Amino acid sequence: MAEVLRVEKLEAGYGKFHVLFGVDIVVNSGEIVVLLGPNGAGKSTLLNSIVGMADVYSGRITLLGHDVTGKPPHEVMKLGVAYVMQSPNNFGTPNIFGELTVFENLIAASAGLSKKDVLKRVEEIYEIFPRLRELRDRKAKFLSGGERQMLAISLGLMKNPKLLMLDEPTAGLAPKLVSEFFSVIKDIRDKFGISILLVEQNAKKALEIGDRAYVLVTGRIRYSGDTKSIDEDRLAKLFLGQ
Ligand SMILES: Nc1ncnc2c1ncn2[C@@H]1O[C@H](COP(=O)(O)OP(=O)(O)OP(=O)(O)O)[C@@H](O)[C@H]1O
Repeated sequence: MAEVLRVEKLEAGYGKFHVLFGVDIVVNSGEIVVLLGPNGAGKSTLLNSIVGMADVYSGRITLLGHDVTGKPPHEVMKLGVAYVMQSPNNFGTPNIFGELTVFENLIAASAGLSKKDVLKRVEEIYEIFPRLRELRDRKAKFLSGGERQMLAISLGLMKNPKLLMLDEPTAGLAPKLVSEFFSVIKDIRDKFGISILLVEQNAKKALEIGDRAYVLVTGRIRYSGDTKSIDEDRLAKLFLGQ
């Protein structure tokens, strides 16, 4: 299985604030890899480090065979990463233009695809998120939190990435929508073959759709293995440092 991402012995943080200690993770082609851990464990920092948005002190990050350690965000994204950042209450999602319609936002995010492929990709996105087809002419500033989150993920897909990193995509969503989102994440992998690195608080559901999992506690990997070998009891113990 080809490797999409390899993080080795990563030490990273923000200035003098050291968050990650010797972190190793791998994402293989076509996998959904789940990253779990208590609040403040460093999950977002790990994603930020991969795309050059946190300070890497040492270690190595390899993306699709390229050494991207410490490279700035635009260079890493260009290689084929889409990063849907955590967004409190789903507002202030970066990259969404409030004055543009859903359709216009999708087109604006499509750098790198030919005109024919852009419309094909928009159609594929509408198949995954039928709600966005209904909302295609609505200005993004009028979307609900869940709808904005659908759009944020879709903007990532317009970049035709090899790796999609999702940071708590279901945070703040209504319970019914949460289940839908998990099945959509699986659809995205199945339809497009995109590898997914998923940070989630909803461990049970994430483990159901994931192939492998890592558990990060106070900046260190405490579990790495397949998602079937870990349950909520074991997870709770790991979170508590046992
Ligand atoms: N830009 C920043 N500058 C300084 N410290 C930061 C910054 N962002 C996060 N931190 C700190 O880094 C630590 C790890 O935060 P991080 O957001 O990576 O954790 P997390 O596991 O994603 O948590 P959560 O599940 O609550 O989102 C926390 O102590 C946090 O306060």
